[in-house]
Amino acid sequence: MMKHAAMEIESSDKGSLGPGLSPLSETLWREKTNTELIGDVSARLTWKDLTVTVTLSTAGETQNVLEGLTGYAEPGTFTALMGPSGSGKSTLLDALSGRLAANAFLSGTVLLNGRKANLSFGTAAYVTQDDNLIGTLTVRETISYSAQLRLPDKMSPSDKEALVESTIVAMGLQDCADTVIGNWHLRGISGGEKRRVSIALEILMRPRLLFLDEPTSGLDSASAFFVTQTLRALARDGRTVIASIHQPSSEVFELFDQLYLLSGGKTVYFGHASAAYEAINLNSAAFFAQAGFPCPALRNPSDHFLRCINSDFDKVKATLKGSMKLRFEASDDPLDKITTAEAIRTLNEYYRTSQHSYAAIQKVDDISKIKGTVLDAGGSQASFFRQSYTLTKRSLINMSRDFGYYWLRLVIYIVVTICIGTIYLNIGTVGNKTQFPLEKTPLTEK
Ligand SMILES: Nc1ncnc2c1ncn2[C@@H]1O[C@H](COP(=O)(O)OP(=O)(O)OP(=O)(O)O)[C@@H](O)[C@H]1O
Repeated sequence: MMKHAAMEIESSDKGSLGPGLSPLSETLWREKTNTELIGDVSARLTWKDLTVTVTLSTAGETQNVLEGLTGYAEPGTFTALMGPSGSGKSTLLDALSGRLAANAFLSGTVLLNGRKANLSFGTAAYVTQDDNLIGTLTVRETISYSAQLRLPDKMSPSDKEALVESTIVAMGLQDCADTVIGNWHLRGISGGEKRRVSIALEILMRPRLLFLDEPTSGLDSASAFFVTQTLRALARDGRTVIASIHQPSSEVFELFDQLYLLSGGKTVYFGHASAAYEAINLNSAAFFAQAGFPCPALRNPSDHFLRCINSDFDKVKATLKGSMKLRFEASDDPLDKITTAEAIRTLNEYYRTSQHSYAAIQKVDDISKIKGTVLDAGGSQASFFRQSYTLTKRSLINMSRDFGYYWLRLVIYIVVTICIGTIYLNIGTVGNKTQFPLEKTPLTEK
C-alpha cells in the first residue's frame, strides 16, 4: 500500500493526461471526464481590472474594496497575497475563487485557462482559516472518511487507500497519522498539524488550483515554515497555489515565488517576491529601493513592506505624539519624514508606471491566450448510500469516543430519569394521600 502511495508521489508529472497528474489522479479525473486524452489540465489563472464593490446599507451606500487589480498565477508557482489587515486579501481570494458575499459585486475579467470559468469544487479547492475537524478521529481516519465521502464508488478500495496514504505522505503527516485530532478534553495533534490535515482534505480530490486564507495564522515560526514549505512542494508538483499570508518570517518569505502586495484594495506591488527588495539581475533594481523606500539591511523584508503600507502606523504615531510618549530623533529612514498614507500613494503611483506593472499586463494577455482544459469534479462523486453509510459510521465512532458528547450525556439522562422516576416513589395507591396538604388549610378546618 505504501509502495503504491510512494509511486504516486514519484510519478507525478508523468501522467498521460497532462503535466502534474499522477496515475491515481488520472484515474480520478478519467472517471469524471470519460475521455481518452484531455490535454493539459494545469490551472492558469488571470485577473484583469478586477474591482469589487460592496453595498454597505439598505440606503445603497457602496464602497470599493478592491480597485483595478491585474495579476496572474501559473502552475508550479506559489503566490502570496500580503497586506495590512483590511487591505482586501480575503476579498481577492474570494473574488478569484467565486465565493464573494451576496452584497459584493465584481467587475473585470477572471479567466481560468483562457476561459471564464465557474470555479467549483474539484477544479479549485479553498482552505479556510478555521480547521473544522472531528476531534475524536485520528488523522488517517479523518482523511479516509473524507475519501469515502467524495471519491467515486467505482474506484477500488485499494486505490482509495493508496490515495489517502499518498496524501498523508505529501502533507508530511506520517508521524501523527494514528494520533487523534484532539478536542477540549483529548490531547491531540499540534496546530500546525491540524492546518496540514485541513489542507490534506482539500488536496485529496487533486485540485489543480489551491486557495488558502491565512494558512499560517496562529502558528509558531517552525510550524508556519513547515506549512509554507508543504504548500511550495504542492506548487512544485504542478499545482497553482495562492495564499494570503499575514506577517511571514523571513524564512517563510523566501519560499514565495510571486508576491501580491495590497493596501486599501489597490496594488502596491506584484512580481517576483525577491525583486521587491533586491535586484534579481544586473538590469533591474529592487522595487522598494527604486520607489524611495529601500529595505534596511537588518530588517525582515515582509516587516518592511507592511511598515511602509500599513496606515495604522500614522494613528499610532499621532497617539504617541499626543501623549508625549514618543521622542522623535533624527533618522535616515524615509518613513519618518512622511506619513504612511503618503508612502502608500507614492508606491501605488510608482507601481502603476513600473516595468513590473507592464510585465504583468503583458503576461496576463499572453496567458489568457493559452486555452487549456478546465477540470470540474462537480461535487462528491460517491453515491447517496455510500455517503449515508460513511456519515452514520463516522458519527457512531465519534459519539462512542467523545466523553462529553456521549458518556456524559448518558450519565445526565440516567440521573434525570432517576429524579423524575422517584417523584412517585412510595406514593401508595390511596387517592386522598395527595390531598393531605389541603386538609391542613384553615378553609378545610372550618
Ligand atoms: N461583503 C462585505 N460587505 C461589507 N464590507 C466588506 C465585505 N467584504 C469585505 N468588506 C470590507 O472590505 C475590507 C477588506 O476586507 P478583507 O477581509 O478582504 O481584508 P483582509 O485584508 O483579508 O483583512 P484581514 O487580514 O484582517 O483578514 C474590510 O474593510 C471589510 O470590512
